[in-house]
Formats: sequence, structure tokens, C-alpha cells
Amino acid sequence: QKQKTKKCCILGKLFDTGVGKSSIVCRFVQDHFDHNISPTIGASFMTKTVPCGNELHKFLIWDTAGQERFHSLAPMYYRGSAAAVIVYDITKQDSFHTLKKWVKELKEHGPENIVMAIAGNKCDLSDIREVPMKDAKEYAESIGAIVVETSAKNAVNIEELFQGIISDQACCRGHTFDLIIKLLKT
Ligand SMILES: Nc1nc2c(ncn2[C@@H]2O[C@H](COP(=O)(O)OP(=O)(O)OP(=O)(O)O)[C@@H](O)[C@H]2O)c(=O)[nH]1
Repeated sequence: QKQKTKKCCILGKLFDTGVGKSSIVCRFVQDHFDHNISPTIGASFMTKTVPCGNELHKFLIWDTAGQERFHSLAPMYYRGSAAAVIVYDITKQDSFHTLKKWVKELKEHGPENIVMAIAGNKCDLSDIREVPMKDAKEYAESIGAIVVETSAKNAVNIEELFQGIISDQACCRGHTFDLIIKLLKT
């Protein structure tokens, strides 16, 4: 069976608490949720292979740390990435504002064909939401990004988020491009 490999980084942060990046990765890779998950230090790395049609897609996932003191490390993780998952917390307007800053940074310094997937996490808390789904949809459309509301806690739309990345045409183009560069270098 054909296997494609995709480097993918997870970005996003909040001033005080996490938006749920590690929880999304943990749900995707291990189908597990931990209420007392610790903040990420530096970054953590995980892989997950998922089938799509008659192909296998292996995600090399770099889960970055949200705290400001780790911001300068981010380029190491988005450089060479086929996709970036940018996470905000639907209950914190501030995290949606930060998401826009990530998009700006990726557009200025990220790989040219990077696929951006926006995850509005903690959708299980929609009774205290601060960010309307409509705002996220309009914004995602304006920048050509994928968008879904997720709940790492209740396992909502986590698979769909990564399947969306696989089926994004630009992601395939980016991947082929990376492969060509690799072949040229060898
Ligand atoms: N209600 C709810 N809480 C969540 C969800 N996802 C994460 N959390 C909680 O949010 C807090 C932060 O989660 P993390 O996964 O550590 O967030 P992070 O973005 O990786 O944080 P940093 O590593 O510090 O950048 C934890 O208390 C999680 O239990 C969710 O979908 N719903």
C-alpha cells in the first residue's frame, strides 16, 4: 500500500491556559483525553498513520508549546510542514485574535504551499462561547483555510480535521514539491 508522509505542526495559544493543542493530538493519536494534561515544554512529537482511500497517510506531528516564552521556537516546527493546525478556544475571543497572528506569521515566514487548518476547540463548552462559528467560517474562507469546531474532550471532529488536511489539494501539491526538493538534493 502506498504511504504518504506529512509533517504537520500544531500552533495556537492563550494568555493563561491552553487552547487544547496537546489534547487534540492526544485524542487523534491515542483516542484519549486527560483533564490534567500538563503544559507542553518546547514541543512534543508524535506520529499517526491513517488510511484514506487506498493510501496510507503518515502524519509527523509537532505539537508546539503555547506559552509566549517558547514562541521563538515555532519556525523550527512550521518550516517544511505540509500543514499547520492552528487552534483557538471557542470560549476565548483572545485566542481567536492570536490565531490571526499565527496566520500572518505563517503567510510571511511559513512554507509557500502550507495547508492551514483552523480548529475551534472546546466546542463542548458552546454555552459559554465567545467566538461565533460564523466569524471563524468567514475568516477561514478569506484565507483559504479549512475550519472545523472540535472537542478533544468529547472526540468531536478530530478525525475530520486531519482527513480535511489529507483531502486538501494544496497539501498534496506541497507534499510533491517537498519530495521534488528532496530528490534534487540527493
Ligand atoms: N472542555 C474542554 N476542555 C479541553 C478540551 N481540550 C483541552 N481542554 C482542556 O484545556 C486545558 C489545556 O489543554 P492542553 O491540551 O494542555 O492545551 P495546549 O494548547 O496544548 O497547552 P500548551 O501546551 O500550554 O500550549 C486542559 O485543562 C484540557 O483538559 C476540550 O475539547 N474541551
